[in-house]
Amino acid sequence: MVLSPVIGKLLHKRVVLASASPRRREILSHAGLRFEVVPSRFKEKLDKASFPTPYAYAIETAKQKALEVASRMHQKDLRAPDIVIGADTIVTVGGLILEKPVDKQDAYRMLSRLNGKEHSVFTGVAIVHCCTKDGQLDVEVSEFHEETAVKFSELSEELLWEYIDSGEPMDKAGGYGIQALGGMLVEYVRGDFLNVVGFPLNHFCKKLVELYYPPRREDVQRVKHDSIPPVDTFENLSDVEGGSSDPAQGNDGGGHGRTEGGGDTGQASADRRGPDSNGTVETPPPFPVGLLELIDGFKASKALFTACKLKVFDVLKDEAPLKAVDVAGKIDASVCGTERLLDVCAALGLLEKTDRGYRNTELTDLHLASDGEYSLHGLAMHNNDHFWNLFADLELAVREGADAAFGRKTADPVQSKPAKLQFMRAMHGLAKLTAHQVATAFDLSRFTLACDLGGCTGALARALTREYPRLKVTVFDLPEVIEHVTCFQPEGRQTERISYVPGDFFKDGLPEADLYILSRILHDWPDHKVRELLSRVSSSCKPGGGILVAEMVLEEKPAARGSLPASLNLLVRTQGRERSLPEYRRLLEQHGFCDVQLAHVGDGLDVILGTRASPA
Ligand SMILES: C[S@@+](CC[C@H](N)C(=O)[O-])C[C@H]1O[C@@H](n2cnc3c(N)ncnc32)[C@H](O)[C@@H]1O
Repeated sequence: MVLSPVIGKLLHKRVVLASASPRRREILSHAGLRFEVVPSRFKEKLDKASFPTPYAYAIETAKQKALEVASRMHQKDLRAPDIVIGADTIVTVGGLILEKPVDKQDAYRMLSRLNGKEHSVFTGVAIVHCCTKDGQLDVEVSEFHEETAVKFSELSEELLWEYIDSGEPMDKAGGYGIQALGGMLVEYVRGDFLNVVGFPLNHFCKKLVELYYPPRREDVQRVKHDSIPPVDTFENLSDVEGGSSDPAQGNDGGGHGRTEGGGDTGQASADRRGPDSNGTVETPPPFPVGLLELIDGFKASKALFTACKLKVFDVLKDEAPLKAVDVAGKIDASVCGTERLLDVCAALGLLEKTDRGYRNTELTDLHLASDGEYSLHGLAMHNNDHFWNLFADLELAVREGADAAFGRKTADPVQSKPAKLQFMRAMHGLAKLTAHQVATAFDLSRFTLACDLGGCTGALARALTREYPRLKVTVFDLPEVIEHVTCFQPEGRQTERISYVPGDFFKDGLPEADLYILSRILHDWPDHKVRELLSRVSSSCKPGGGILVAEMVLEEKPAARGSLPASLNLLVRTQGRERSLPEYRRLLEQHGFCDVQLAHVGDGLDVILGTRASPA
């Protein structure tokens, strides 16, 4: 999602960040910018004394970093990126420039200088626009700086050393990182906080507005005349004249032109018109970045799925960067196809690309390699192999409704053994991420024997036994699922307090328990099946016993974005649906449960606890 339209202006360009700083990368990617990372090799050894101000030094360093990357990329590919962004952050105190400490003593010297005082953090930023003419690199540089004042509290020697020993100061300008432990040293910040983190995002966006949306000549004249300050915020782009303002290309072309007039004259977009006898030229509406992202969204998902399927993220896990040709060899694919896929993954922020090759990001290592503890590889594969095809029939499912779509389905592909394992992997990945939250949403310490109905791989059961030392848990699931649970136990270990019982919760007797759990079960079923299941649970549960339901509960306000795809999942795949709290409350109360409480545990999951009432 791109909130600032001016960031959207860069979406169709090849943008490179000439910095290895994970913090800059994070700030820019959170802003919706798509870019590659190519750390600069420029040696930061400019003579500080030769600059009139500290920020002039930071700007020049940023510029040299970006230029080095632009010219290296141009030499290598004979094609430079469209834009290279360079940045340099320095800390100044009492006229002295502090960069990154070289060792612990240096960090101590820096932090002692900052102790109890206010200092300035400057970031110089250079935006290098590149174009290649007759094989020659041509650049235009825009630059700016941002200053933020930061005050440290009076800190004891002990605290300073404790902080230094944490290792955090070593790669940070001034020897501290405000976004992590270093935040505890800071009494106040005056100015842009992100500038202290490493990148002045707000000023960057304003600069882009200046570059991509310069005011119209007539507006400038009128502003001068009326003495009204020019618009300088990037939030209000629809008030700014667009047109052929792209410095790199001169004209946006391809119908991607920008916003219409109006500005502070208060004219609305309704004033847009086509060419008429007065020669008024049609101005296109604002470029709908978010909409285009949605239109193209399936391609991004498919690229991720394909990279998972080809085990790209496994090949790159914990490895030094690999070139496309090496990855292609390892995944047995064409070099040109692999290179394109890797570039797309880099643009989606799933890989880092440097001149040494491609490597996983931390998030990719954690979630997209297939063997990680919190891997979502199985979920991606289940979406690729199962939901992808089902969603191809979405139109039909919408036309016919869930019942017809469900009845028309041929053999459930989830029944084959590999597909069953894949389904379990998908469930396991998700359940591991939410199990602790579900287990702790309410205090369950009064229960001694829980039964997790449809408990699948036992991920929630493990979180429950970890949390409640007295609790035993029976995982109850279909025989073909229980058959494979050992594949999901850490090092094949059985936890003594967890037992696995095969069975069908619609046909077989339910295991004895004082707490019945239904996590992501009820939404799979239509109302009459939910009633049938709840009445079986209700008959097995003694008065005072509990029922714990984990589901995405629909709210009265418009549905949260995350619940929408889930609701369509249910339409194409099952006869089930998501339900609201009043619906769950009614269902539970009708089946003899009282004192129904809800806890939002975040990430689109809610937990409901009810208590079995004594029969009247
Ligand atoms: C959507 S998964 C939820 C898994 C797990 N509870 C969770 O929260 O991740 C549904 C589970 O219910 C199981 N299941 C479906 N029908 C069942 C039935 N009739 N009897 C027992 N288990 C069933 C499936 O095998 C699957 O493990």
